[in-house]
Amino acid sequence: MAVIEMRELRKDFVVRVKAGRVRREKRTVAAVDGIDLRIERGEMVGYIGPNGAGKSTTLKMLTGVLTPSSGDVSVCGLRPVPQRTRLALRIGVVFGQRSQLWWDLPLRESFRLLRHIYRVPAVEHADRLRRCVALLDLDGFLDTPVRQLSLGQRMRGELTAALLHGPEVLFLDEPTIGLDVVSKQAVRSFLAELGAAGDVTLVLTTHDLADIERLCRRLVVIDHGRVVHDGTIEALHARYGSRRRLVADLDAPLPPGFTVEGATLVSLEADGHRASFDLVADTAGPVVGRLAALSSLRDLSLVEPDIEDVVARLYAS
Ligand SMILES: Nc1ncnc2c1ncn2[C@@H]1O[C@H](COP(=O)(O)OP(=O)(O)OP(=O)(O)O)[C@@H](O)[C@H]1O
Repeated sequence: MAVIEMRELRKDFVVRVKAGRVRREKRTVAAVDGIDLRIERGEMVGYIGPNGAGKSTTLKMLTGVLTPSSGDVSVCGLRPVPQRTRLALRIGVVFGQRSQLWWDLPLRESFRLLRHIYRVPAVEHADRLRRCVALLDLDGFLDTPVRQLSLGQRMRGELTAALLHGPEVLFLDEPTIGLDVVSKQAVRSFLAELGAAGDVTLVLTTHDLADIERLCRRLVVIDHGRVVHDGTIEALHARYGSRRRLVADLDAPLPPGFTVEGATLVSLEADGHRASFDLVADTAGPVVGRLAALSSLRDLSLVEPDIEDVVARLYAS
């Protein structure tokens, strides 16, 4: 059985909107508009979409915070809202904007309290904590009150807090938002390691697509509450015809009207000395060969297609 299953899942919100100078009328917003998804044990899934697409609303229904308007949802074989307490023992949640740590207590004390709340055996707890401390480099601030931690330090603390009871599924809402480069790297490496071990299922929402590229084999894109793509990043590139780009710096300018099989010239700069091609073929070999025969090559670079561009096109379509 899938660890996470959504069938025709919907969430409508009734909002009041201005309709004239004083009059307000009710309108229904379909925040999640019929989502069908199955996520298997050990998958790492990026759940992305533009602002207001319905990502947080989905996560809230998966974690038992919001009741669906209709449809079915199950996580670890449980129904999130009616079985919320049992579910809490099986999942970990990190929502960037909300903390599960005690503001005035040192990080270490928050972890100790969580052990009691979740009734984790002392040895298990100590083992997991030791691993998190090592991988997330927590040593320097375990005794610092949470209110004094930097955002990056706190996020590393939040991740630890979410994992100490050994959850099967980890839900992360914008885990790297606002973090500096070093903390981002630490969080990503940690999650990658967690994913590689294969026993935790991870669902991640983010606006930082580097998170997804680094961590997720599967990418689910939603827009207006519906799934618009479900597959690998490669499948997304293939669907949108993304091309690798070859940039060549040449000793002599490229002759006018130059064409080559397997590539399309897209720009010519530096008085014809720098040529950029979109690679249509799988390999750059023949194109490079032609260029080398034409003029001596000073430099060459291959630029992989940018996922930001592809996703922007997907959102716009
Ligand atoms: N409590 C609420 N009451 C009314 N409307 C809501 C509520 N929560 C969300 N919405 C609306 O539902 C839609 C989906 O919102 P949601 O927060 O799930 O999007 P999101 O994809 O997480 O966006 P973001 O990337 O901006 O966080 C939006 O139109 C939002 O305004």
